[in-house]
Amino acid sequence: MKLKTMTMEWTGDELILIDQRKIPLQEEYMHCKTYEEVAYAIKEMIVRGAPAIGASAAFGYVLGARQMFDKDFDKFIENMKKVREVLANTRPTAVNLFWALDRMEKALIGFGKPQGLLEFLEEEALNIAKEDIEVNKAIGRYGAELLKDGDTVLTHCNAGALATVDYGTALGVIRAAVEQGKKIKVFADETRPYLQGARLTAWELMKDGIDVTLISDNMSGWSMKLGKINAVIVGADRVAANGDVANKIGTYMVAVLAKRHGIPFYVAAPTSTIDLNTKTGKDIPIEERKHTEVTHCGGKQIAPDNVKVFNPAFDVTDAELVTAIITEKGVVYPPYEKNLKKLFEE
Ligand SMILES: CSC[C@@H](O)[C@@H](O)C(=O)COP(=O)(O)O
Repeated sequence: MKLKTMTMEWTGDELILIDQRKIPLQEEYMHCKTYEEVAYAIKEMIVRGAPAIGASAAFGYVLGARQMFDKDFDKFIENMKKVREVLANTRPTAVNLFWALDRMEKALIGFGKPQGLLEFLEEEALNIAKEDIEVNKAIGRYGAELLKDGDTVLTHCNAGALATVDYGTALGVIRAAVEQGKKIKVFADETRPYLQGARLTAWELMKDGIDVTLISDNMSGWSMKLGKINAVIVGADRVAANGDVANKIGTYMVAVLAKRHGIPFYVAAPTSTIDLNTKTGKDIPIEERKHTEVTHCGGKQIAPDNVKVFNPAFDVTDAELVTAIITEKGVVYPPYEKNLKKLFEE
């Protein structure tokens, strides 16, 4: 049972991840043979992006099950708690990580016996990965309806094939519109400090022959004022029950600017990113990352030694700034509290 995309490959024995820290200058791969290695890859952002993190964790869970297998089912369940904990303690904001681990744990417990369980868990991880691709294509189909021929879309961070198993969420919408024959241009902001926009989005779109222009983060407002942007589409790491959206740091700033210029601000996200157990954005844990991400750029120090640093990896965009949330089940408009709930009831 195998799967191979640009972002990840499951060979049946190992998870191979393209090292996203090295793109676009090098294409290197990490071969993960243990759950600890998968946890390391997530923490160090060798793999990143909410759905890609979730699918990787599911394969990590399979590797962990093989490492920790015990014929005594109760003992095995106990061993797997450790595996879950290590994988869960990697990145706190993207809810897809916990969603995927919950789904794997449910599969494990529901199976009820050790015979055949390892194969069943592998199948479940593959289902998670394959479904992600289908889900992104559905998001793309719904989202493409919101774009007109000739539109220029601003995107932030990388919510593309690299952030998912394949195709992407925000970039999936752009891909689908282009596949429909619409001429769509993309402005990608660089997304300091980790530069997902400059390094990953620009690389990925150029590979696909999609027209992309790179701007630095502080150019988005001016680009809007000049009338160069028709819509903003971003991904999400967690959408709270009230429609508040956690996404890459800087998303909030772009949303405020879009509002100021009357430009629609869309969030493209699978239902696995919507967390009805998190009431509002205030309840979303925001990861803080190491200071060197801010004091250094491309490995070079750009700030004085010992300067104080604040480095939140995500921010929360208030629901009132979000024009619509594009999911695989359709486009959701405000009031989000009611309409997101409805999405899960259908
Ligand atoms: C489809 S990916 C959506 C989000 O995960 C993406 O926009 C993002 O914020 C990624 O953050 P990262 O820190 O690179 O994992």
